[in-house]
Amino acid sequence: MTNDFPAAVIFDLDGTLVDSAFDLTGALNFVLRSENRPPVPLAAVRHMVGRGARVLIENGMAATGAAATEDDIARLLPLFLDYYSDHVADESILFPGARAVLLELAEANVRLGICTNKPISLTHQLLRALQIDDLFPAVLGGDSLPFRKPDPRHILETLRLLDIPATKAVMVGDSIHDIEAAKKAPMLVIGVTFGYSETPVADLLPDAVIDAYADLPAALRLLTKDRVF
Ligand SMILES: O=C(O)COP(=O)(O)O
Ligand SMILES: [Mg+2]
Repeated sequence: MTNDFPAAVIFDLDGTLVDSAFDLTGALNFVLRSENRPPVPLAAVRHMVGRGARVLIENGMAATGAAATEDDIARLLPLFLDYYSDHVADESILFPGARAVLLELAEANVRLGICTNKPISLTHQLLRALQIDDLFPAVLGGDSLPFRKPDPRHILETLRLLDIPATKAVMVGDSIHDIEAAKKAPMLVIGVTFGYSETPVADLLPDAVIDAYADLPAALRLLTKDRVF
């Protein structure tokens, strides 16, 4: 079937498809409380998301006192994962319009993948809770491989599972790690402005920027129209 979309679109998860900051904040603050640390506000946690659970805890500890030691991480990471696993979709929702666009792309036979630094078991749990797990034939988490974003191989391996080359695919993400990884792949990348990046996403120089999911189909078409897919 011919269409004017790329053959595959790879999505980041936290801050791109799913607004998960509230539940991540709850889990981080649960862990900080266990260490007698003060809580970190949601606005600050948003900018700590994107490098996986371990880095989130490291950032949360650094923001509330002494930096975490390896022993701290060994103790706190399982605590975080356990708590978050019980609350992974309490308040987490798809960003507005995401479901409709995913269905439109799937309907057009675009192959869809998830490449996230979130641990893979939590990723599957969240995708199931949001009832979008069936839409993604390829899902790789932050602990699926020995490397992760911003390492481009994380995205390239996701594409390999879809059997689509990077030249025929577009990455969609909210953070510097997504954009860096895509550029190194190299492949086209769209930045979303509604995610968790501290730096305005346009300053990270993605190939296109969208403010809402309603704009994604047009952005994909525009980016790919000069390429032979
Ligand atoms: O930091 C995380 O846990 C995951 O972040 P990502 O889905 O934006 O890669
Ligand atoms: Mg993200």
